[in-house]
Amino acid sequence: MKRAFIMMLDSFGIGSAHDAEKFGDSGADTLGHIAEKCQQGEANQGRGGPLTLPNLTRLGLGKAAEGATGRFPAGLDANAEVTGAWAWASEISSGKDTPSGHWEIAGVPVLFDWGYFADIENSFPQALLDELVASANLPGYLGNCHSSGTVILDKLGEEHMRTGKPIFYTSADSVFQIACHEETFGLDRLYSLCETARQILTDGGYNIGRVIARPFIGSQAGHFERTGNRHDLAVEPPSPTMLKKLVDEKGGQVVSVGKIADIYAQVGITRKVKATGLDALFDATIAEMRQARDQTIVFTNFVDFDSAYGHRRDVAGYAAALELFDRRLPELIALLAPDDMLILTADHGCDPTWSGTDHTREYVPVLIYGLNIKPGNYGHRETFADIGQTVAHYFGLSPMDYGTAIL
Ligand SMILES: O=P(O)(O)O[C@H]1O[C@H](CO)[C@@H](O)[C@H]1O
Ligand SMILES: [Mn+2]
Ligand SMILES: [Mn+2]
Repeated sequence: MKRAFIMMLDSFGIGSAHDAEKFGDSGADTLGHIAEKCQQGEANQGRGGPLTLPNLTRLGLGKAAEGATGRFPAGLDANAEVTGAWAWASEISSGKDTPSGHWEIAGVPVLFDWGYFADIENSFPQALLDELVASANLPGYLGNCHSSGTVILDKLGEEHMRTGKPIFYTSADSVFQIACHEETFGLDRLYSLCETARQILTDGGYNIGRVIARPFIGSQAGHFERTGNRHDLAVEPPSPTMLKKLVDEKGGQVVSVGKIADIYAQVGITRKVKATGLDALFDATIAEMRQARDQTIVFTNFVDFDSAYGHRRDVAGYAAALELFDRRLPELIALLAPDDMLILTADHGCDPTWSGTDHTREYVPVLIYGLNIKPGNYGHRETFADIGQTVAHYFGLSPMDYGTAIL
């Protein structure tokens, strides 16, 4: 029986990549800096002491980070016996965004440049705004700038509720984001506005990776909360991913847990399960693993690392989330049949000690575990696509155009 379980720890980078300079990220290190802050007693809110990740360390996380940076992360046990295969990978995609990272991992790097809204203020072209206002019959819009998604709610949430004007914002990513109140504006109306925006951006050749619906609740500044009803409208990957090949070539199953299906624009996904929060994502993953048959991939995106802690520059929150993940990891390992493959990786970094609120260009960990997989150091991988090639090889699929199989 062949099954692969892929756990995407969204934004869990392990050290600044060789090309980080180009992104202004030279020196960024999501894991390393979290570990340092914990060691120095500067991440004690809701948790305490050195970073404690015994199960990830046994899978080779510390060794992978050491390979990437030359330093073993503070607090992790450098002498622990490692039972997994470990490696660290560079990204060849031109961007450090979520779709690029995910697609590259599935064997399809993004070698073209996305379109970006580079201006910090008045970010969106007037023609685009006018077309959207007219098509969706809006009373106007707010925002039209770069912002953190939580900061902009404090700034404009009340005005949005009063006027019914949606909040448009972007970031260093190739995104058009729309924040609207779930109750006063309405969730379905927000989704349909996003569909309209997606259509206009695609037809207009703007080359924008994602339109993201950012629904929120609450009644006043300081108390707004984004909900789990976020929805990403991505464009389709430019060629077949290993997910799609498993479905097309083997009649296999690909189960998306969390936002995976959205990131691949539903292509190569046979079933999707939504869940909000790390524990719920874990529970859903376990339920899917229990019922997974032969020729199945269960692929989970743990978005909270990125959206709740990385972008929020919340070191203690990120550390606590990692520790929660680590505590629950044995539940996944216990479900593995002899030929199964468990892969833990990330799509980019988001160092919570870094300036700004954007992603950071980093190496990602590649931790592969299975009862029949030889533990050890599989070294530096030149592209995340080595994961896609490894999975393609494992299932006996036609080879991917990029990447070298690790096992
Ligand atoms: O600040 P929030 O809304 O979480 O935004 C983050 O999430 C978006 C998608 O990854 C990017 O724009 C990023 O900056
Ligand atoms: Mn991401
Ligand atoms: Mn992000």
